[in-house]
Amino acid sequence: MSGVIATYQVYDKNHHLEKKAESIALGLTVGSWTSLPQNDQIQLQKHKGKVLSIREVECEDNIAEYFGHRPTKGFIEIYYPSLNFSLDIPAILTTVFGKLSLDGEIKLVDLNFTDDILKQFPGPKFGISGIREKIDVYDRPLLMSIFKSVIGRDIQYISEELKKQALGGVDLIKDDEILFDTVTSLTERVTQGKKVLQQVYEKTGHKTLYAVNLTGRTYELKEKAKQAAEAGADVFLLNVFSYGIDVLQSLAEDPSIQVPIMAHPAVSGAFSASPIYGIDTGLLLGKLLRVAGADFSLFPSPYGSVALQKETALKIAENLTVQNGLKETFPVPSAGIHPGLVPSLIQDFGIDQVINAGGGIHGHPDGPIGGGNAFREAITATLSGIKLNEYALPDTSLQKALQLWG
Ligand SMILES: CSCCC(=O)C(=O)COP(=O)(O)O
Ligand SMILES: [Mg+2]
Repeated sequence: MSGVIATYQVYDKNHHLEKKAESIALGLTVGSWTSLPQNDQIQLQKHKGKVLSIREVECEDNIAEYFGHRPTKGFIEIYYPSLNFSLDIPAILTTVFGKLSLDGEIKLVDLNFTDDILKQFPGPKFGISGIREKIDVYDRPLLMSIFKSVIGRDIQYISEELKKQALGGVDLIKDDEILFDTVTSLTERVTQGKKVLQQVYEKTGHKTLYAVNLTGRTYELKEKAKQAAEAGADVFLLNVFSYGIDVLQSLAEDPSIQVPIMAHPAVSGAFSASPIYGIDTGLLLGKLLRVAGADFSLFPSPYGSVALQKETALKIAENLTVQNGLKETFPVPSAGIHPGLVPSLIQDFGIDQVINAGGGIHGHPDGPIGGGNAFREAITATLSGIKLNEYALPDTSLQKALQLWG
């Protein structure tokens, strides 16, 4: 078999999952082929989708209440032969969930590629191991700080903010996803950022990478990325779902852009948040981003301000890191993260993650330097098996953070 296997969750008001499954397998491939002449039927047979399994499960009470009736709920697996599509994500998504995504109560919950198809995709260029080599840190989660409140600020201000964050001991600093090339340009931020981070490195010996937001019109992105790469960009932040996953892939597989890519989940909720419609979050922010070449994937953590269910966040992380022949993508559980959450983050996501905070760094009583220090202390304490409130000495950055956020 060569192709993709799509798993769908359906709520069928007609209570006939077999019929539903067969109509999908036919409808998304050869259409109504049985009324065609024998020769045409034989030709089309090899293109027909195949129903692999149907599993009926109990429909939830709240969903039945929402619909005003109790539909049959089930999971359907369908195999689509690779003969039907070119080897790119737009063709695959259109095949497995094109017009079907508009057709009633159906959600694409998983997509599995046969090995020959998976091999055609680039996966991350650097992956977790490549990023760790760049930073030279192997035995703890990485720490990232997010620029906050720099919209409308000039390069001088941004440089000062960058310096403060780096002095707090973070490994990465990223632009916020809402920072565009209005007052400052991408290349300006890269060039100035490099100077500042080099100064901090000479002073402290601590290496920090800067993830700049790669933005603008789709067809300008490659040229902008190449220029920024020549200027020495460390990492690109990309709002993948504002553009399309294939844009990520075309940047990731370009050999002239040797820069890791950090995928931001902005806009992805529009595709994935519904329990009934759209594309599963673990598939979208986990499997597909990795296949297309993201080195980092940001997603809402289970505990912060924009929370995902724990099971969903763990599924994303699993899809980003499970052995599948591609390099691993760094999970970055985010949003509302503060030092007091570090023990839960490490317990749930292990050391191969990036702990990422904006407000939890900048809102520290001692500013971003104190914020970074507090996180670093929390990481050290947790990895040493010591409870944060036992580790935090009076008047330290960690103690001040715990007093503020718990
Ligand atoms: C929803 S995941 C992306 C997190 C993000 O972009 C962000 O700015 C989080 O900021 P916070 O102040 O909540 O750490
Ligand atoms: Mg943000």
